[in-house]
Amino acid sequence: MSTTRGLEGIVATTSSVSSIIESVLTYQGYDIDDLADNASFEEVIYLLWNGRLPKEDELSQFTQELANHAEIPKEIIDQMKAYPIGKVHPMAALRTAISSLALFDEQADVMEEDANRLKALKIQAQIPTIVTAFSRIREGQEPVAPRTDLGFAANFLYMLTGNEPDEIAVNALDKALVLHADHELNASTFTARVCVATLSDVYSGITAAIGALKGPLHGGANEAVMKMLTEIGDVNNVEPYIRKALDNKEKIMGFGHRVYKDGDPRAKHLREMSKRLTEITGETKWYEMSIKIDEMVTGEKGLLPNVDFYSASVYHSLGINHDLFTPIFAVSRTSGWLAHILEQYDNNRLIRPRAEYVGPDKRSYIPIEQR
Ligand SMILES: CC(=O)SCCNC(=O)CCNC(=O)[C@H](O)C(C)(C)COP(=O)(O)OP(=O)(O)OC[C@H]1O[C@@H](n2cnc3c(N)ncnc32)[C@H](O)[C@@H]1OP(=O)(O)O
Ligand SMILES: O=C([O-])CC(=O)C(=O)O
Repeated sequence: MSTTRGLEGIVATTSSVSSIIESVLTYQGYDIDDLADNASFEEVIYLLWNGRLPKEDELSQFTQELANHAEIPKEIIDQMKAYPIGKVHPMAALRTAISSLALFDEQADVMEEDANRLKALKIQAQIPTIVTAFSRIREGQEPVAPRTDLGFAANFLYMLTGNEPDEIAVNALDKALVLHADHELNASTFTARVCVATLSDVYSGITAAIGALKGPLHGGANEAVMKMLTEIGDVNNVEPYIRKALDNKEKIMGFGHRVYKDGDPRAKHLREMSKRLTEITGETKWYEMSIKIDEMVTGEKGLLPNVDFYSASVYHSLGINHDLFTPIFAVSRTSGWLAHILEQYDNNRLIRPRAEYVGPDKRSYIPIEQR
């Protein structure tokens, strides 16, 4: 038996949801550059779940259905109020709340396609409500109920702040959601597929995926990037900070990628957004620091920024708390996880690889008094 550490380069399934071929990312055949410039997040969800772009009436119906399903059971809000506020990371809260949602869905274990599609719609609709409700609860505020007359990104920002957001913020968040929606067989999507390939339910798949996304080598990197930017604090501190980190062989968060070696096609969109948004807020230092870090890490290590690097200064510029960055990633990636879960059910086989044994040779049990 031979092993490949971290399954690098192993093709573990077929999928028509998204592809990365020669560093070009497509969702169902549409280039991410094209979608980032033209599509709304609702359109992208529809595309990922149906394999084609919606017509006008289909999109408005789908957008309305999402808005109509956005309320979460009161019991989930009450549960979140009982979480140990101050000690709980919002990703942990989200993981628990999504798992709890299953308890209030009588169809949770019904494995028919229509029931699974309805669960997908409900989970996608409710995940922003959970993230924003928890954010408010921990700040001692009441959650803001979703509105049925706002689009997905606008509703998120409205529920977060209680105020109707401006168009610039809505468009920026919408674009970030489009850019994060799916990414072939990344760690959290693989986790979701492994989970549901046992014929476990959709909620279990999403709960497992949230757990995988939380780690700093994956979705958790966007918060870690902001921590680094905050520690650096000023563009003049970039050089000594990064030099020390590189000399100590520390990982610079937001750089490197398992698949892209010539750069992540999503990063340029986020870099541009970071530039524009920091100009609007007047806090250009976040962009300037990011650019300087990028130049140093790329120049010295040949490592390029991934999706998490510039998204940090984008979300910060939108006034979002730093520990909500990864939950926002989850809000978007749920669309991709759900597409992969539905695809897995459609042509399922248990996912069960092998391990090469490297433990002790065969030995005999020694009674406890003789050890
Ligand atoms: C949405 C996403 O998940 S995008 C990725 C988000 N994660 C991050 O930004 C965290 C920082 N980056 C990393 O840890 C890695 O680049 C990963 C996990 C993304 C990809 O990892 P892998 O393909 O497994 O590369 P691996 O971790 O084996 O690194 C290979 C070499 O490059 C180095 N390296 C990789 N990334 C970085 C980095 N960000 N900073 C410094 N060195 C790095 C490693 O130290 C290693 O060096 P070595 O061979 O001298 O030991
Ligand atoms: O594909 C990966 O390994 C990580 C990534 O960029 C993503 O999930 O968006």
